[in-house]
Amino acid sequence: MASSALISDTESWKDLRAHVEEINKTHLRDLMNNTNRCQSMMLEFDGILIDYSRQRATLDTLNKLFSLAEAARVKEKIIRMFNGEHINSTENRSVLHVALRAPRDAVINSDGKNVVPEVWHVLDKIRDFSERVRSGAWVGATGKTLKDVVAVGIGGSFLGPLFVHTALQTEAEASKCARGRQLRFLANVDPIDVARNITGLNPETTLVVVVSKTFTTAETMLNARTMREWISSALGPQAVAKHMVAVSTNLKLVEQFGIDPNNAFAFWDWVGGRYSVCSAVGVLPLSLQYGFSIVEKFLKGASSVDQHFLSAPFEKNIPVLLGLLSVWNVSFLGYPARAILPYSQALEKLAPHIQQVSMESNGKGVSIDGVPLPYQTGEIDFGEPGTNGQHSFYQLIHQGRVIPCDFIGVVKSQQPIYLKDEVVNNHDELMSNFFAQPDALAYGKTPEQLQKENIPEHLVSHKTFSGNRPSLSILLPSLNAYNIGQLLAIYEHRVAVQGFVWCINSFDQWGVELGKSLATQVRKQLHASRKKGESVEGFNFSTKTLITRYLEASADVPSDPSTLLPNI
Ligand SMILES: O=P(O)(O)OC[C@H]1O[C@](O)(CO)[C@@H](O)[C@@H]1O
Repeated sequence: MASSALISDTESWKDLRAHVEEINKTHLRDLMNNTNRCQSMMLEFDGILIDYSRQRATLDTLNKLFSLAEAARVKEKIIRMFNGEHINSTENRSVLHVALRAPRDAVINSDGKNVVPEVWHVLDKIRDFSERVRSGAWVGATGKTLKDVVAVGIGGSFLGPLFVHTALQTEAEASKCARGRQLRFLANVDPIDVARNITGLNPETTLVVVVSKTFTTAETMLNARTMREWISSALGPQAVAKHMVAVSTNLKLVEQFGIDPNNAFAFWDWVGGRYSVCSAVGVLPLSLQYGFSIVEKFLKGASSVDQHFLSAPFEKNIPVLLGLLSVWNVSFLGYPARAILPYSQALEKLAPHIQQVSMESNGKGVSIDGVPLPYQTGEIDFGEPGTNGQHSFYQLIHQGRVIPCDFIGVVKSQQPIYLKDEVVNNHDELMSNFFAQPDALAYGKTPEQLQKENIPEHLVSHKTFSGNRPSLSILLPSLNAYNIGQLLAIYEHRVAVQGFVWCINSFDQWGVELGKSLATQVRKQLHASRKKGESVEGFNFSTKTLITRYLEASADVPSDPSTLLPNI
């Protein structure tokens, strides 16, 4: 395929289009009867079992998808990514989040320079700093140990760390490594989020970590200034040096903000925001909370999947297979959404994180060469832990729209509970649902079955389940830091594979810019109206009316700072 041609013009794409008709003739319940097919749709790697037999696909479909991957030069793109080529062409950058978790002796080049030593330099600095804070060798301005951390950041500087933090909690409870410590995340510029984060914290024992790749994100910088005010009004401006540190690629702005550059933890422009959890963005706050060694285990899990992704043949390559099947679901079967359904409360923040990884990466309208696409890319990702979701939106998934589902289960619970008189233990109860739901979706229930059960005729159509609804089952051995790293890397690379096939740039995010620049215009207007009484100008009728109403109705809100910052 020539670099400017569209993937949809290739024979492989057309072949898959034609193949849909054949797949439409077969119900999933019939495909599930073919044990050989099901057997070959199970894949095991490093303790993880993947079952994709409930995809609406045959072995023939897979072969056609492999041809598509070849036409899209997926292998070549993966290698180019690992080689540090500037595959993020619109920003002229390498895409090297894999270097963040590479072993110390690995060699990964960006612009002719091995970046691994720099990565480990920062990791060593984090190990040292977090140990000093946790041991009490680094204390706050009044000599007290810093036991609480507020990480200020948004988007990729928030969602990944929040996901891993939430997932690690149970393992950490068992080892007591987070005893007496708290990690909070301040993301929203909504003052309510500020107030909630500050509530119950003492500035004397709090460390604020400002996390921003650019150090220009409006919300993060306002929240950072608010936290600086919270610290300095309680402990004096000199306390900022002991109570605020930063993670950024822009160390110049960190210094201008007033944070000692020695207390700044760098990362690099070859790390995309949504791919940055394995950089200091995640590693620093998580090491402060749990200690570096547990976070290192998480990095090792991700690295194991990186090597698998780079080297496994496509038929045995988890991210490649899952990425191709997602393309099949979106571009050929026409399913626009994907549900991420972990049967694990510890994974409750997986879906919000993957939502950004996937939707910010693959929600694009043009090819990497700037050509408008005649096909849709990306999917609408959402999800909740099971079984909670079953009592919320599964109705639609079972009888309404078809939404391919990712079911994620864990073999061993870290928090087993056994009640004497129960039929099954609590984890078995949870997992009973994990095993049942994919079959309910695949097989459905026919009117004939219902009639045999003597269901009244007027209810038969209501109680019928069409089935034929695809899903994927991912079974993790446990939910330790290593497995969490594996899971993260599987999703990151799966998203990349989708983008490689769709021939888009999955590593830029121009779509977030327009709203930001319009907000700048509104911000100026709010300032001019409040401070100088200027009328609202330069907006369409609708926006002008809304802004005017907002200004008029909020004119009585007090503006004395000391009355508005909580807990000082
Ligand atoms: O880390 P930063 O530079 O503050 O950016 C935060 C987030 O903002 C975005 O640029 C989108 O607005 C994300 O890609 C990024 O993760």
